[in-house]
Amino acid sequence: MIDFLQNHTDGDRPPACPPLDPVRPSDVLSLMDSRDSRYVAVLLESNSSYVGREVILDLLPYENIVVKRVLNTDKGFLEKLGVSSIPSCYLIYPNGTRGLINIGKPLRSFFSSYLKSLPDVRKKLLSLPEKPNKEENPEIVVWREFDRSKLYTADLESGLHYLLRVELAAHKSLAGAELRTLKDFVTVLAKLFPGRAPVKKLLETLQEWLANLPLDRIPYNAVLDLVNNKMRISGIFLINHIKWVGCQGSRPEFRGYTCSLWKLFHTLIVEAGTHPEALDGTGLEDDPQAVLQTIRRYIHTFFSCKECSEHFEEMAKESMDSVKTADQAILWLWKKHNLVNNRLAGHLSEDPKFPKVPWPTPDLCPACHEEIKGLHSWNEGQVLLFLKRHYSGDNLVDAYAEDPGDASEGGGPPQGGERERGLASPEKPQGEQHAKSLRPPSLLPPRPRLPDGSQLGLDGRLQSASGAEGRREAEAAVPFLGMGFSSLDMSLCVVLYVASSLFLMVMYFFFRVRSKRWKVRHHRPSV
Ligand SMILES: Cc1cc2nc3c(=O)[nH]c(=O)nc-3n(C[C@H](O)[C@H](O)[C@H](O)COP(=O)(O)OP(=O)(O)OC[C@H]3O[C@@H](n4cnc5c(N)ncnc54)[C@H](O)[C@@H]3O)c2cc1C
Repeated sequence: MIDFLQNHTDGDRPPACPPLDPVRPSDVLSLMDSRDSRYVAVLLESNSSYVGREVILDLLPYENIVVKRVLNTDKGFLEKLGVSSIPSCYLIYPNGTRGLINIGKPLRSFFSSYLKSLPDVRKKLLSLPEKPNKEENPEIVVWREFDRSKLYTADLESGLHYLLRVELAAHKSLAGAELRTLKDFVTVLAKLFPGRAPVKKLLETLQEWLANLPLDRIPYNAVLDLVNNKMRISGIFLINHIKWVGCQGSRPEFRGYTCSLWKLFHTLIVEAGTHPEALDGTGLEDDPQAVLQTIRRYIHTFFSCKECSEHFEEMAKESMDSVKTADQAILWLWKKHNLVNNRLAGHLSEDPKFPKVPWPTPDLCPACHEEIKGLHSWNEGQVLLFLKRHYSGDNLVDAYAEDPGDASEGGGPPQGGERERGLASPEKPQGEQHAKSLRPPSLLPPRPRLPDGSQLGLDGRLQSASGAEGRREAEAAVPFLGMGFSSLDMSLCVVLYVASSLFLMVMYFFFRVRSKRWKVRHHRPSV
């Protein structure tokens, strides 16, 4: 294609065809002196190399960056830039700083991926919404520094909090297929969630309670009571507000819950692959598709982004049945996630600070990327190893995670998203935060409040289903008579009361009939 484009004579060149010819070293030197508001990437390469032209074409749909190529004919120039091998990429930043970029392998995919991941480099859009003026938008989002190669406990726990207290709350009561899906999903969580002990204990308690329920319909409030630890079972804790770290967005409407959900799904599927014995005795063992299918049913039944669940269902229908091993299940989810990334690149929901590029990027996993005959290809063996490392419990970092302290009293009703959204005092002292989350339910405000649009990542779409209705549901979940009885406890009391009255009546009639018969037999005149 490059040859074809370059062989065009100037007269009939397509109007949007980018200049692919090399520039002169002197042009680059003058670029260094003149400030450009964009990044300028200069690929230094030999005459026969296509890398520079390929990277120019790769970056063509992106804005805030221009790519140029220079041939390695002027040795003095190469020395001046510090180039010791070619191809190399010299980057001039918008603020004037410059230098050679450091990448794992000098391949087209590595250069392109690096450049696409630069802050503010994003796909061109036909129209961009106006960025809200900071003065009009008083939200101050406190940025938490994090390492992209790590998983954060705070993200997984915030995601679980949102899933259990907000997303599920859209379902007033659960029965039939919905209840079965919830039971299986909670079983998968209880057995495979690699996080902290108090959270695992909460999930295990929820799972045992669901598994032993004699009812075929349960009110959501009963689930909420358990998640809020109304019974004060010791050692149980789940934070009751959102705190994104690796899932932070540069603006409140970006990333957040959906990001944490992806991370949770990858973590569960990797854990199932690396610790298959964890599912023994659950009915989900020995089936390589079991966890994937459970995730699929969760997305189909409960995920509050309906558009997302439809897309996911299409992908599942197409190829989930072809998964035959636990490793294939891990790779299936990875591939489909990349398909979603690809579809959403340049979409309005894309956070410019976290552009959607094929993942893992070359800086995270150089061995995952290869080139075959000049075309990028994945080394799936390496990708699998990487996924197993990245999504393992050992890669979980507790930085920023709330201290469960005395877990017996933790995890009360949600406290709203004030701290996350910086609406109140953005960074309260640690002690104060803990005191708030560890207060016993009786001291908490009487009407629990769910977070308002707590960084859902998909704007209004996620809020639509679970937002208002969910909030109403959760608000209804106040203890009966202020004594800590849940609605399920009360219904069980009524059932027991009726059952014992019936039993007493049956016993009464039984003994009456028996005593009558006895009297008749003893008063009968003997023959
Ligand atoms: C099941 C599902 C379906 C969705 N479908 C849609 C949709 O149809 N339309 C829509 O607008 N939004 C959809 N979303 C939301 C969308 O995928 C993103 O979650 C959202 O745009 C936020 O993106 P993000 O930058 O946080 O990265 P995300 O895509 O959310 O990824 C989160 C993190 O996972 C890691 N990661 C990235 N790619 C991979 C991969 N291939 N394998 C393993 N880990 C990876 C990275 O660390 C990344 O930061 C869906 C979300 C889910 C959970």
